Amino acid sequence: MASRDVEQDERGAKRQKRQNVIDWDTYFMATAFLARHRSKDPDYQVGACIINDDKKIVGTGYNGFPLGCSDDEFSWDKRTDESRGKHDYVCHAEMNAIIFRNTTDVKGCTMYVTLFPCNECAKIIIQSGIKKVIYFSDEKNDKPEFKASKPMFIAAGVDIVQLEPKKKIEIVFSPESLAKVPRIFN
Ligand SMILES: O=c1ccn([C@H]2C[C@H](O)[C@@H](COP(=O)(O)O)O2)c(=O)[nH]1
Ligand SMILES: [Zn+2]
Repeated sequence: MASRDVEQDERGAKRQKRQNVIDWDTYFMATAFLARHRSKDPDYQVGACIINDDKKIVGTGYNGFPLGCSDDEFSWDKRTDESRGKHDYVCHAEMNAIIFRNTTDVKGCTMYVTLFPCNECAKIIIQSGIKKVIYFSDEKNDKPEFKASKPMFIAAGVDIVQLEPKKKIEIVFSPESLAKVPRIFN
């Protein structure tokens, strides 16, 4: 065992530190996955997380209606032949993460997003100066509004990488765990 794997507790006893911590990519993608739990879209939820060069989170977002546009007034109806339904109103996760950033700008940052961005988001990502997009799924890539994203990202020099998940992430957070937060043993 390497000496750097051993830490001392307050009493001086040597304890082996946890080895199996999640890597940064998993951590930030999991943050994007958590953000999507805030979405009220009944059909599809997207989450995004932006980080800077220091690996600090500078913005998160999920798909939802604009500020002041209540879900009680505006409908989450799907697109029909007559109407674009929710698509007239919904702000995409990527846009919300960029607009609600907690820094002056997101130049040079990386965005983690649960779904490969649509063409409208691709445009906003490019204009914001984000330099890398790490996405989880590209399950909607056969839809027309997703086809232009890749060529635009390539032309603009934005790296696009699909995350290769290393392990299943489950977060235990329940009323039962109030009394004792479950320890992570692996
Ligand atoms: O880049 C994207 C693309 C889509 N979204 C949001 C917009 C909608 O709320 C859902 C997709 O709904 P469907 O009924 O599956 O079309 O996802 C996004 O946030 N970012
Ligand atoms: Zn979009």
